[in-house]
Amino acid sequence: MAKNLFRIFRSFQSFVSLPFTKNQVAHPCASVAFRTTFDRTMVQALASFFSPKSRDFSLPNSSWGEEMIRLYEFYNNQCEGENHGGEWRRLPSYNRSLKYASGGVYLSKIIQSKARLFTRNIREPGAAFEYVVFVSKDEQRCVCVFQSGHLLEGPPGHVHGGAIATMIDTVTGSHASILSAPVMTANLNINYRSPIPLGNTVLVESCLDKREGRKLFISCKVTSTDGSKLHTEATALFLSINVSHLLRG
Ligand SMILES: CCCCCCCC(=O)SCCNC(=O)CCNC(=O)[C@H](O)C(C)(C)COP(=O)(O)OP(=O)(O)OC[C@H]1O[C@@H](n2cnc3c(N)ncnc32)[C@H](O)[C@@H]1OP(=O)(O)O
Repeated sequence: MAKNLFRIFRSFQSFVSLPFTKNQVAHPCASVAFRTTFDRTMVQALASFFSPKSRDFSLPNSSWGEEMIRLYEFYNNQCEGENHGGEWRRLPSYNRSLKYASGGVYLSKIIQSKARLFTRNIREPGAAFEYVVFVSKDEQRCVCVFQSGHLLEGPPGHVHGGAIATMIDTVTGSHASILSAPVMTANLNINYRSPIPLGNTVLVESCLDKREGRKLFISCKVTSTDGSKLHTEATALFLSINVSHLLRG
């Protein structure tokens, strides 16, 4: 049992921004040593609420357009299989980051809140953020195929800048979490170069620029799927944190 729990905790590869109160626990971590009794207790408690049922939102659904499906298949075909090593690995995505962290286990009961991962909280497929993230084998790059839904409108017919920022934070944050979870965004700089038509599928690509101790510098660009149009450029700084940072309230 202890071995299994440790394996689960080691597999924590995701982190997300969620409001935090005394009754809420967000943000798992990857190779976090169990520094405190509280950390150990949390892992044991979380593990006790396993459920086999969970939905991975990064799999195709009926709302995905042709371009979204084409690119999903393009990268998915280059993912690791049982018989071959691939260049990419698809990241599963659940409606709480802890689900992803624990490999899809539903943990909301213990968290005792209705909090949901911001990008996965709309029930209607295709209405908001439809996306799938792939990470390269050497973990230096991530690519996200993102289809924007009608609820993300900012300027008429185009995607809201905050929604674009959310996707950039999500992709770079997922990337940073793979490299060094748990992390938090310390800084995010965004340059909007050309508007994204609502409903379009675009690519959000991140690249690790450098690591300096606890700091991860990641750059990101959003382009049209053929790469001909640059929509957005960003740089982000993530800091790895001790999980206790999230438990202070
Ligand atoms: C699955 C989907 C994934 C989605 C991921 C989403 C991620 C998020 O959105 S996280 C939510 C938004 N972010 C936050 O709320 C973070 C709030 N800020 C904090 O909690 C803290 O300021 C935190 C953790 C970033 C840094 O605090 P702390 O760990 O105490 O670091 P601190 O000691 O102040 O600084 C460490 C180093 O980082 C540097 N640093 C800290 N903040 C910044 C900053 N904003 N800009 C530049 N440098 C910074 C410091 O200068 C210091 O540098 P050095 O070591 O060279 O002197």
